[in-house]
Amino acid sequence: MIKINNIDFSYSSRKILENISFDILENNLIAILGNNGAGKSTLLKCINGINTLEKGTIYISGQDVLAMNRKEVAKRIAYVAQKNEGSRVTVFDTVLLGRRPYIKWDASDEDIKIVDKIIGQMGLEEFKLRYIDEISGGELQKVMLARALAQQPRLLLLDEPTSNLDPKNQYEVLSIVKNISKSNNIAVIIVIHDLNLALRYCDRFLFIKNKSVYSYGGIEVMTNDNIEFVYEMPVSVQSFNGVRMVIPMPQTGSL
Ligand SMILES: Nc1ncnc2c1ncn2[C@@H]1O[C@H](COP(=O)(O)OP(=O)(O)OP(=O)(O)O)[C@@H](O)[C@H]1O
Repeated sequence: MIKINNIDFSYSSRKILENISFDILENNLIAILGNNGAGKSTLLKCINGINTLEKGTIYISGQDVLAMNRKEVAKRIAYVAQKNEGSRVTVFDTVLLGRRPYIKWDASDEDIKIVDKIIGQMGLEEFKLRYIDEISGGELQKVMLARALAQQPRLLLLDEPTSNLDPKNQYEVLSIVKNISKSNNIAVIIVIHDLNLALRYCDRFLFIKNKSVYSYGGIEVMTNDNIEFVYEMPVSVQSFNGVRMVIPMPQTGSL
């Protein structure tokens, strides 16, 4: 179990998050939902220690993350940022960087095996020896996800992981993440704007509004009322062949 308790965070004196608490089961995917500027990315940065909390605690399997050093945190939490930049490093070496928390002197055969397996799972073999400043935005997004998976974390934090991907890759990448999460007991927190992708792949949904958790739960919280309140836009939540979908209903004249 991962327990986030009473997180408060401010940039300078501007409060961004207030009393954020939620629990996550080891093999669950959680969607973080909220409008632009709600504090979703800030929350991920608080959980992985980039942002220093004003108050609050984070426990993974009963262990206090805030009391750990960076290496210990990196064995438990991996993070893929919203924006990634390419550099003069190959795809293989970038993914291998995910093994850094485990490597003492040099990468072991086991590290290489893990990296090769993830590169295969993500369909990146043909790019393996390319420099990451010479691949597309979507390919780079997959490489960064592969690096995070190579870290073999207990908790994976993904900030809009599908924003640069075409529709087929969006489904493929989230399927891979879900399979790896279920088979390796990895909790995943995903900041995502596509409510239908969230509905398809996530187990639970956390809405942030006015700095706090507005609602958190399973599919039962994905209601017209909650979505309309949080995003300030009319929607229609409907079921097609048993699959729940959110259809935006912008008011006539507003487009
Ligand atoms: N480094 C920073 N310094 C000061 N303010 C910041 C910083 N980063 C973000 N903010 C502000 O904090 C608030 C929350 O930003 P955050 O990036 O967490 O929102 P978000 O919910 O992820 O938004 P989006 O959906 O647009 O990505 C915003 O008002 C933003 O302008």
